[in-house]
Amino acid sequence: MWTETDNALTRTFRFSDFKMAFSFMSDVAEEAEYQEHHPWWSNEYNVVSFRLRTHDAGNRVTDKDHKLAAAIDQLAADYGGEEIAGF
Ligand SMILES: C[C@H](O)[C@H](O)[C@H]1CNC2=NC(N)=NC(=O)C2=N1
Repeated sequence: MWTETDNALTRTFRFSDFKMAFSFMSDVAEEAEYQEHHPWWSNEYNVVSFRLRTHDAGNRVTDKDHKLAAAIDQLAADYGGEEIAGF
């Protein structure tokens, strides 16, 4: 599940390989544009980490972050992503 750490929702996923991770990221990018809400994220090979917070609300967690997190979870499942211990 997502954990709230330092005023952000955080979660890390591992995929089967880099291509799957990057395809997942491409779909997340499209969803972020659609929601007009964008993640801080990092990627190393098949691992993608997220930190979600709302800049317009003073860099704290809002419903917009929870909405994007739900979409990320669905996309991660679509790409066979598994949660791993992140930050
Ligand atoms: C105009 C544009 O939609 C806004 O600046 C959006 C862009 N993406 C965003 N992403 C995040 N994480 N927080 C915001 O407040 C935010 N604002």
